[in-house]
Amino acid sequence: MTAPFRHVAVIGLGLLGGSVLHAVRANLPGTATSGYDADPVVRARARELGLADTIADSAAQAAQGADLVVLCVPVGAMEAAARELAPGLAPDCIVTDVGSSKASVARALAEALPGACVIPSHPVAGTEQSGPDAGFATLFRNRWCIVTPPADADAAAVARVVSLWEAFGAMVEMMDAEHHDMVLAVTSHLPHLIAYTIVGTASDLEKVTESEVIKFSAGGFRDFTRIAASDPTMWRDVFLNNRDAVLQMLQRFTEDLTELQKAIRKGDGQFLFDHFARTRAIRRGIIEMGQDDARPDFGRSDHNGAKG
Ligand SMILES: NC(=O)C1=CN([C@@H]2O[C@H](COP(=O)(O)OP(=O)(O)OC[C@H]3O[C@@H](n4cnc5c(N)ncnc54)[C@H](O)[C@@H]3O)[C@@H](O)[C@H]2O)C=CC1
Ligand SMILES: O=C(O)C(=O)Cc1ccc(O)cc1
Repeated sequence: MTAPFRHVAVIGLGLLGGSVLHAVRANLPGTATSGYDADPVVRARARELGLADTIADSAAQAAQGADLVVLCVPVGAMEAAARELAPGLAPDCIVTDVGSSKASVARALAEALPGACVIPSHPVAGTEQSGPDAGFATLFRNRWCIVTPPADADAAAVARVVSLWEAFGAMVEMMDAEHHDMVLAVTSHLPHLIAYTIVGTASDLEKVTESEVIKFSAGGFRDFTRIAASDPTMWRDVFLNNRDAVLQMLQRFTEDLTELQKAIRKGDGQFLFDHFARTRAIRRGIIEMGQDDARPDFGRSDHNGAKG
């Protein structure tokens, strides 16, 4: 396979930016890389780790000579990062991003980079870790990557972005940004919000029950604490940027929770049983589709143990 790009520049050198750079090295030998992060401590660490061929001291410098720029910053920082790199952007360079929400990012990038070829992406792959040490080459393997091209996108540019993610081992699906935001609100954003809530609630209760919450924390609670350890800046930005879809899904969730609450109060065992049987079937369906990332070998045979 011929490499889809000659030179990939990555802005934001945390979990996602580091993983993109590792994946380029592992899967696209001969492709040049450059990187930039707004945090000088992260830049210094990226140099120590040798994350890219060059770690630049400005976004514009990192973008110079690149035919692909991948923005890997929190969604609330996409616009500022794009404005900073703009002076270094070659006219034929394609810009993509990895942001967890898409409609507001697409608008921000179109505004910051008028006339540029912007093809947004969202690799649905990550961990609760962050920072330049957290990335690994196999993060995207056997994972979905959702590409959300604007309606008038250049087909050849879309195909090149798709082949980048496929070279990293991802499975690509295309949809519009609004649909993406609705789907991810329920499959990813709401679960994170619930984890943040339950861990906060349990911690408040701990003040009453002393150390019992930790002592008796069974599997379920432990799983929530992993998710609730995710990066606060990143998730603050996701909720502020996908506000409408999250609020819509949260409304629906609250209604369904109230139904379960009512069934418990009324002693309606049949309602509870039927509901739990339905959700068990959903989980089993996920496993049959081969998307069970609880399996220890799932798509990450050689990573550095970032995900617990
Ligand atoms: N963490 C995860 O599991 C996943 C995250 N994403 C998305 O990937 C993006 C990055 O997330 P992570 O890599 O996890 O975060 P991270 O916190 O590990 O890395 C983000 C980096 O961006 C840098 N940064 C912030 N503003 C900047 C700016 N204006 N210019 C240059 N650098 C800047 C920060 O200093 C930081 O080093 C976010 O948009 C997030 O929604 C997507 C899929 C999974
Ligand atoms: O660690 C987990 O369980 C995740 O859910 C990772 C993740 C976080 C954000 C995304 O946009 C995609 C994947």
